[in-house]
Amino acid sequence: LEINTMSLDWGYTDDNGPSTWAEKYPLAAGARQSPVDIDTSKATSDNSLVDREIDWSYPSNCSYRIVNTGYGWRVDTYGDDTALSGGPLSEVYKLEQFHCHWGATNDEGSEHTVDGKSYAAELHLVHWNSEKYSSFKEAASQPDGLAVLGVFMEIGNADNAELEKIISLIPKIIHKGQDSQASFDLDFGSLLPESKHYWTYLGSLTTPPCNECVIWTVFKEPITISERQLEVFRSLKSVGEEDAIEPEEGKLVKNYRPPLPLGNRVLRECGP
Ligand SMILES: CCCCCCc1ccc(S(N)(=O)=O)cc1
Ligand SMILES: [Zn+2]
Repeated sequence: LEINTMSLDWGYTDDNGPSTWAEKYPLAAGARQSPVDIDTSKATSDNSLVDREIDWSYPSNCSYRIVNTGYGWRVDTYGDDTALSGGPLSEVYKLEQFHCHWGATNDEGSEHTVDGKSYAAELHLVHWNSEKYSSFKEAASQPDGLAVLGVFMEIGNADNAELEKIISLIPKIIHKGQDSQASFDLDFGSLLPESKHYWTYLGSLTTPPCNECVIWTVFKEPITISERQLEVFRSLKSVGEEDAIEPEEGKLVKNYRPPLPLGNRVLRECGP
């Protein structure tokens, strides 16, 4: 007897959201979870990060694949000539993918918060330690396996031109499982804020399986996105094309995990 329950294994609704994840994904109840509220009064600016700025090099023209994961959009990069180093990192990390988290309204949506303040969305650039490990999957099971850059997004009047290249593909991946191949010249530099000032701490994946394998670096300065662009994110569906549901049902209006306790972890900052 096959029960075709359309409901996702985990998600962001009341019956499968963050407060239920630990039932099926025990790591979600760990002491090194992400996101966290960044209490700026707790941030220490010791000399360990002084003039160790974060360095990245991303290709300007590359082929990408954008996919609807059922939890949002994700751009898979073929991270051959990408590199992230410096800051809190002891090795060189390669870019694996990037994606975004958002909320149903503009006063929520980011995963990390700053002194309790949420931003409208948060971009995550996910890298893995290719110096020490032989695959992303292997790295995702190691305490220093992944390095994720978090970029806050706030609502601005103008469209974000770089994001527009991604947003223009979203109508092709409205349903879970759909993907679109595109080779566009993405200037990652403009997906990142001008200031390289950041906070850093040891944390986890913010979605199941919630592995505690991430060295987090969250930039202090947000980038901007327009309301229209954010609405396009919210038009994504968490169900497949074959799941016959009402047109307005299954929309991914929010996909962020609220903050978890920092506990006795150290929060470091670089730059004012
Ligand atoms: C063993 C396979 C692990 C797949 C992990 C996929 C994943 C990557 C990044 C993030 S996030 N939101 O912390 O950047 C969440 C999940
Ligand atoms: Zn994420």
